[in-house]
Amino acid sequence: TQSTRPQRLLGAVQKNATRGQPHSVLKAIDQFCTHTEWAMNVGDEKGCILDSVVSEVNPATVLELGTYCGYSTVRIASLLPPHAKLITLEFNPDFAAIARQVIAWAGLEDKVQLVEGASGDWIPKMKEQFGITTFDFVFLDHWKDRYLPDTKLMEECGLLRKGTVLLADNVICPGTPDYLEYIRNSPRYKSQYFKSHLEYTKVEDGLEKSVFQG
Ligand SMILES: Cc1ncnc2c1ncn2[C@@H]1O[C@H](/C=C/CNC(=O)c2cc(-c3ccc(F)cc3)cc(O)c2O)C[C@H]1O
Ligand SMILES: [Mg+2]
Repeated sequence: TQSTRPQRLLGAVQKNATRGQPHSVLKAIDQFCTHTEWAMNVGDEKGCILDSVVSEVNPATVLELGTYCGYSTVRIASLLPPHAKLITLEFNPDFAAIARQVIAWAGLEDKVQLVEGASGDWIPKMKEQFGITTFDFVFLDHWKDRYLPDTKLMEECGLLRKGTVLLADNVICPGTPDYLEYIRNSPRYKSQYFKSHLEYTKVEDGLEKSVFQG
């Protein structure tokens, strides 16, 4: 039977990366996606911007929307302080199964809680299920038409506090026009666009960093 792209990506990690070394996992995925098969990971160019924002925030609580194969999960978790928690939501069970193995190969399973399910269902349950009061940092990288509704849902559920940083992937390609329009015009956010390129290509893309004003 045919393997899937995430299965082939996991194979490249298991073949080329060293267990317990997150950096080698990221390198193996980026090489696979550059030389063998494109995949929708945030990639190394936008990944460096992600790294700098995560390091600046130094978050104790992180929410990631859209795990996929776990590339950005590994990237973020590898920068977190010892007792920080990263909750990542993924509703495709096949992707979740691959991501768990990628995260484990990197040795970061203690920092990461991968929750299988839809963001719209789980965001309202964050407080009761995981004892979260607010998130310090949110990485949006799931279906692009879910960025806006989920941001509004996080506001309504009181999961954002003064200073919470939202970082959104793909605001140019594939694009998230309704999210950008809202976040850039809302007095409740201070936004900044980081110009970059679509992973593994020369196509323009970028990240939008938005700080919740409370
Ligand atoms: C609502 C919800 N809840 C939980 N998980 C959710 C969810 N919506 C999607 N997910 C999960 O996140 C992942 C989805 C991510 C969506 N990302 C994309 O569609 C995406 C697409 C491209 C892209 C750009 C140019 C091209 F020509 C082709 C593709 C690039 C990217 O960086 C992307 O993130 C996997 C999915 O199961
Ligand atoms: Mg993306």
